[in-house]
Amino acid sequence: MASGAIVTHGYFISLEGGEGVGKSTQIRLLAAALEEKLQKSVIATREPGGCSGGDAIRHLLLEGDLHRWTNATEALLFAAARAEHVARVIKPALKEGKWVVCDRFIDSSLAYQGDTGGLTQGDIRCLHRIGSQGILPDRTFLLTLPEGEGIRRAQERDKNKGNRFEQRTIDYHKKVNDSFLQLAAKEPERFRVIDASGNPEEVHRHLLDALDDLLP
Ligand SMILES: Nc1ncnc2c1ncn2[C@@H]1O[C@H](COP(=O)(O)OP(=O)(O)OP(=O)(O)O)[C@@H](O)[C@H]1O
Ligand SMILES: Cc1cn([C@H]2C[C@H](O)[C@@H](COP(=O)(O)O)O2)c(=O)[nH]c1=O
Repeated sequence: MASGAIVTHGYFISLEGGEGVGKSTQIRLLAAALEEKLQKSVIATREPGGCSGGDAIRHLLLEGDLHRWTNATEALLFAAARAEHVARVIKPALKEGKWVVCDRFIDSSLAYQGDTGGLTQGDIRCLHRIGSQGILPDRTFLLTLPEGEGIRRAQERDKNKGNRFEQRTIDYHKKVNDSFLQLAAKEPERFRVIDASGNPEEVHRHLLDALDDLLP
């Protein structure tokens, strides 16, 4: 590389957590704050979705009867949506030196279809290796709330007409939350657990503090 060349590389950040913990709200605040700090555009995206193929699969996954798909089919559909998203949006953006902030990624599959749905972590990671070359975020924020608070907020937001996942039992959501905490404990170098019970601005400040080491 020519001497004096300025290297600007982007980071891949994911936000995880159960239903209604404030991920979408925080993605918006974080992307705006990063654009201001970095003085360049930031890709704010979500899973499932983020590109036309991913959005088409999102409709299949979130709409319709509660028992529309088996857990294995769901795992395959999430992995397929992720493969499209990684190939068409995430990797190209990182290659261009952009930051990517993503609402949910592989850890959601590990928690929902893996630990809670019954597939092994190895099964989910295998699908991720095939579909998305096993790419992992540089930093993952796990947003946490007291038990039941997130789903209560989501139901209020959606007037009790939530997607196929929101309609599942309290016990299901508790297992998902426990799984996220276990995933974070196993990978402390990638995860930061963020208390999401303050107001949106307070939670946003916690996120920025926990990103300080990656910022220029
Ligand atoms: N810090 C907060 N305090 C109180 N309410 C909040 C806070 N952050 C977000 N909300 C509200 O809670 C609801 C859920 O927030 P949001 O949609 O950001 O969560 P989410 O994690 O993206 O949800 P989902 O997992 O269902 O996509 C929204 O109505 C939002 O306005
Ligand atoms: C990526 C991913 C998501 N899910 C579930 C979790 C949520 O209930 C929905 C997505 O809805 P949101 O309002 O956009 O959060 O899908 C999952 O089970 N597995 C996954 O990999």
